Amino acid sequence: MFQNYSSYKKHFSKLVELERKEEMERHRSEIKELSPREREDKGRALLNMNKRDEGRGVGQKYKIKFVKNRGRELPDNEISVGDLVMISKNEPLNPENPTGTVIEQTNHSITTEFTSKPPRFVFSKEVRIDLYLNDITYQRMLEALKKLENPTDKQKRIQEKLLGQKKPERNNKPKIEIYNDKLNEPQIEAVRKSLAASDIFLIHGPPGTGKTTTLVEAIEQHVDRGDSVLATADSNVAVDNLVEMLYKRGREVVRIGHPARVTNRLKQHTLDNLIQKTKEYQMAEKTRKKAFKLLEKQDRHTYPSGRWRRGLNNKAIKDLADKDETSRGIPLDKIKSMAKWLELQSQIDQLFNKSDRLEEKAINKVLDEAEVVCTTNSTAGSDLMENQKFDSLFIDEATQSTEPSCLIPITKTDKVVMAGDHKQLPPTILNEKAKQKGLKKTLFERMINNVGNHHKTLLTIQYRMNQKIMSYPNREFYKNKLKAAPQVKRHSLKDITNKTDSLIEPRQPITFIDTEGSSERQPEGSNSRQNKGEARITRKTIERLIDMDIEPSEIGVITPYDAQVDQLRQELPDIKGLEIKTVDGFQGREKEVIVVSLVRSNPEQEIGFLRDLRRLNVAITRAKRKLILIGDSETLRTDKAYRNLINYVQSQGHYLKMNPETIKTK
Ligand SMILES: Nc1ncnc2c1ncn2[C@@H]1O[C@H](COP(=O)(O)OP(=O)(O)OP(=O)(O)O)[C@@H](O)[C@H]1O
Repeated sequence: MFQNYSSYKKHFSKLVELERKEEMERHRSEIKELSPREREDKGRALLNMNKRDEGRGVGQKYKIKFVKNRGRELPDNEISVGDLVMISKNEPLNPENPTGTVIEQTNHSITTEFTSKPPRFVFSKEVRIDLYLNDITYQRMLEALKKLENPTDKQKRIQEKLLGQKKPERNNKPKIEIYNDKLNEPQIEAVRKSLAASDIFLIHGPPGTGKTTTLVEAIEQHVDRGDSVLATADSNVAVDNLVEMLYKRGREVVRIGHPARVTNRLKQHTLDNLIQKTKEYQMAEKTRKKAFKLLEKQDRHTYPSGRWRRGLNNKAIKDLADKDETSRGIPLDKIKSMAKWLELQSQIDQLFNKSDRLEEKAINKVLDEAEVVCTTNSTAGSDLMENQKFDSLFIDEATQSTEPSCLIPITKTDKVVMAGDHKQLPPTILNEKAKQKGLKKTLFERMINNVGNHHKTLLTIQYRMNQKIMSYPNREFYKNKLKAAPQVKRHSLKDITNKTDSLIEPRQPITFIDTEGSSERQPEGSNSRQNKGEARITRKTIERLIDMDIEPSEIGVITPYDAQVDQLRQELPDIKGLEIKTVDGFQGREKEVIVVSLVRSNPEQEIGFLRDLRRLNVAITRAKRKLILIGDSETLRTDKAYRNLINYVQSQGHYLKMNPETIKTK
């Protein structure tokens, strides 16, 4: 593993830097490829921005506030505080363009800080601001790596476990009363073991086994034994899901994060919303208003610029005004006016300081009263959370977060419970080298083989798939340990439609349509693949499903390749509610029917990144009642896992051949 923390830190810092550079590069190439308007529509550029204000910020850095013409609202965008942006005029790819960090953002303005004075054009009209890098998360990962270098006693304990220097520790399993009476045996076992664990616990939850349900029970039990609890995930969607489940269980939850990134329904739980109800915050607002009034008043007095103060310091100005005297030829009324300006300034400073303190109090009050604080891993590293510490941390979808991302919340605690499934897709890593050197291997995956049985539980009962859909992934990925819950074991399309169809065979949970005479192609300038014949067969299949009265919103079309997503969307343009996505886009979701277009079909029998079987696992475990696979068995059979899959459908399911040239679609 790692010799010491210093080598651990060096290893991961390097990988984070590689990934950071790659993201920057990708932004550059997107700027090259998209028109300015297209990039603005994607939320990664702001066009026609004008300087509104300028000044100096912390450390005398240059600060510029930009707004749209006539103060129009900024369009929706992905740019946020902490990100690196590039400012340009007509030449967005000029290497000389200055970059700055966003330090403030409102609906109407964006304020950026530059370490050196930016070129003149930045101060002119109609400049363009491009997101250059979502930098803040990388910075927080690097900070977390640094923090653990000088750990507190508590952090030291978890650090040793991360390095594999010491085995995880535990107490006896407590006797507890489980709140959610639906929980099954392995879920209850996971909750009890998680309570006994002192530092690390892993909940391994294959598809549909109730990872989040179990994690929520574990959170509730930790809260009720008096722990302060932080719950995180990498994505906002996953955090929102936790917030919703905890709220439904009657828990006091605070969701920290930019309200724009939180689902509308859950905005009431955001910190921004909750602090507004506190007395302290209302007083802070009043105090701020007073300060703004004084700022207006101050405008009517003379600012003590060099021209008027003529070398006098603030105290000298005030002393002269008190004595009704002047000096250095400054008119007396100017002396008095400057003194007034200075007096107001000190009152204004005091008021702003007071409102800041009050706001901080309001925040601490809300956080202290919360039973569970929920944020993304990245936001756990925000300034707001700087001084917050928690007895235990729960990370959902932990196999979707890189190790440095998990470290951000880990620095705030000495116990972490993670839920995930390393047999499904890992986080997306952009940089090939970072991927190969280990950024793709999650902390969960690294730990699961190194901790003993007391520190992990496999959830074995799944509530999604008909057992025939479950059977293949069960054998291939989960050592046959999964069982289908009785309520789903035999469910099929037959239960939701009275119609029959020879292509769909509603009684059969799994179908393989073997394509004949369709082949893949690689679109020009792309690494992706598409297969027109499979798209036609998919269309035919969907038409038949709809004829059987299956709601399009209950059908998902999945394919591993982006280019095939485009092809399928062209083929099936106007079916409302039908979702067509890549495998990666469907992780964590489910539908009654899933149609998978496997795409690869070539004389070389090359299957490319289909070989990552975690992708296959995710694709085939999204279906509840019916899984329809479309592929070229000749190409796919070269790989053992696909060969087993096809053999399985041939012997246990519904297998047929189809030539896309000969089929008719509507
Ligand atoms: N013990 C149980 N009894 C009945 N239903 C359950 C049980 N546990 C979980 N479920 C149901 O199973 C479904 C999946 O649960 P949950 O979202 O917690 O799973 P997950 O493992 O996080 O899902 P995914 O595999 O999609 O990530 C939900 O509809 C949930 O209500």
